[in-house]
Amino acid sequence: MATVLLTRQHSRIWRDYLELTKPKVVALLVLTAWVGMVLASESLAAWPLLFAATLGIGLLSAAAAALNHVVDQRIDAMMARTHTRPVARGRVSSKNAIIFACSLASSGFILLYVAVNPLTAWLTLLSLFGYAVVYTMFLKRATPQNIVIGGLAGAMPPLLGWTAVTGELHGHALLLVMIIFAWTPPHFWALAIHRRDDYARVNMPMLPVTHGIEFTKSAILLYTLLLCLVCLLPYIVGMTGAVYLIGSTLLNIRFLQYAWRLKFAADNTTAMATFKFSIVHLMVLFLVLLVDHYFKVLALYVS
Ligand code: HEM
Ligand SMILES: CC(C)=CCC/C(C)=C/CC/C(C)=C/COP(=O)(O)OP(=O)(O)O
Repeated sequence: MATVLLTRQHSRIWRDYLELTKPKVVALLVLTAWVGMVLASESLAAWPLLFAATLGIGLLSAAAAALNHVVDQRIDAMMARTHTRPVARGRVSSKNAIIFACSLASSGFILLYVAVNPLTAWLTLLSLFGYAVVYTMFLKRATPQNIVIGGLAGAMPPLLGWTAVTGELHGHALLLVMIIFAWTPPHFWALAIHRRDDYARVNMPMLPVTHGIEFTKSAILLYTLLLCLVCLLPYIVGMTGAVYLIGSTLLNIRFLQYAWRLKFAADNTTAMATFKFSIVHLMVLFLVLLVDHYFKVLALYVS
């Protein structure tokens, strides 16, 4: 009996620490970094390098997420969506969460610095700082443009993946950053519409709270249009081929349909459906970039 209880307690602790890392968000961040790495490679990059870069970027992103739980514990405890989080509920102390985040961050940084390159290590640390400090501690509480500016940190991984492989910055990598940057407002504001009352209760100046739901819906539609335009750039500059053009166009038409319906024909479920689709959109878009890249490599081998 005592052993069963102990095992349950261990698995609860383990799950709490996993939750601190926002695993699904980090998984998608790492996927976008991975695509950056693959697209940057002329030939197949060395597997140990890809592994070290993926792990290092993942560890620093997870550390940033854990720090966000510590900084936001008071408001998390008051919002319906977040009140059961481990630090907000007191199941993990702030001290332990900070020790955990610092261990993840230092191991990730050292791994990137030693096994990848210093540029990637510093840029990834800068992204952590951008999210955990600039966005979470300041912007989030200061302006409804919080997630537009703060979104840059979350948009960085493809660039980090690119520098991991090449050791330098490249315009093509910046195009991938721009895609995620333009995707973030429709992604978050759709959820913020659904959770408007939560944010109002804790006085967070999110767009639906400060400017109203109709204004936010218009902003989502405009940013989705901007996203469609930005998504064309990789094709226009010759970075990607027809597979990407077709795939991204289909995804963008679907995203536009969601944004249009949200503005002009919404019911209670439309905002949340738009938020959920945004995640599928970004994931599939980056998988399409991968497929497009391998098609091009295959075509080169064949010719
Ligand atoms: C400032 C920028 C961003 C903001 C404010 C934001 C906000 C949010 C929020 C509030 C959630 C809901 C979490 C929950 O249900 O507990 C969420 C979920 C999610 N976000 Fe974002 N996000 C941002 C950027 C990103 C980026 C860059 C990515 C990936 C590339 C991403 C991927 C995801 C995923 C995969 C989920 C679903 C998580 C789950 O179901 O557990 N987000 N986001
Ligand atoms: C090193 C690197 C690439 C860092 C980026 C780290 C990272 C986890 C970015 C994702 C952005 C995100 C989940 C924002 C939500 O925060 P929120 O506080 O608005 O949402 P919440 O209320 O769900 O906590």
